[in-house]
Amino acid sequence: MTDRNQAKESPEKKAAGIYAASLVKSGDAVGLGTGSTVAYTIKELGRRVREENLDIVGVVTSYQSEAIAIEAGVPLTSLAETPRLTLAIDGADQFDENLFAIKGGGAAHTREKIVSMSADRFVVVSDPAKKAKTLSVFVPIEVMPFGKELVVKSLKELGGDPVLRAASKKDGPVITDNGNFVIDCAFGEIKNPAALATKLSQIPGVVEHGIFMNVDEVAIGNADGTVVVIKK
Ligand SMILES: O=C(CO)[C@H](O)[C@H](O)COP(=O)(O)O
Repeated sequence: MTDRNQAKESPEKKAAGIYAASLVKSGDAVGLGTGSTVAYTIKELGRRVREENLDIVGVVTSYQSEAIAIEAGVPLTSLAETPRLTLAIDGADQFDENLFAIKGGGAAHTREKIVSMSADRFVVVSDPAKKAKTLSVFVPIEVMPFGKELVVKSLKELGGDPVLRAASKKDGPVITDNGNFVIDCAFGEIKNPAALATKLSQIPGVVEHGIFMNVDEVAIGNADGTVVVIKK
């Protein structure tokens, strides 16, 4: 079957994704994030499993990553079976100099946060465009449909500009893998991501927001195949 959902090839994302796969060793339990960058990691891990007898298990964060991992031949497990992961690898929508990150462009940030917080080490894979002095992209917020109105009101009171994310190939809102809505909320420049994260978590109906404060390192791929690693 032709995959019409295939993302455009990106040499920067590929360099970062393949580099991150080289960090994985036999015996590791690896959290596998979601998105076009970490897709390169998952495929490379599959190659290493097949060609280098790499002995690993992965925990996926979305149906999309599950499909890629199965196709690539990466053995999968669950957090129920393997609650502690050696390493988690994932993409991001933006990150700053303190390695605070915003994630959830693929609406998978709730599972991504659970999986990355279950790991001893969290590596973000990125292209250079995601690096920012101050976080400023919209913050994806997964919301229980029942609580949408209260969440929208509360986000406006925090100075945000919330928009319910619409699906691109379906009428109506995006429904996450957990059966919820996503609200994308612009806050302009986020001077204090930790304070905003606390306020967002306190709103009833918010399942999880996309501000991540647990990134240990970011691998930034370049078009020439080189990778720059920034560590906390
Ligand atoms: O947070 C995410 C999914 O929820 C992705 O990791 C993020 O959107 C980056 O995606 P990509 O690697 O395709 O640029």
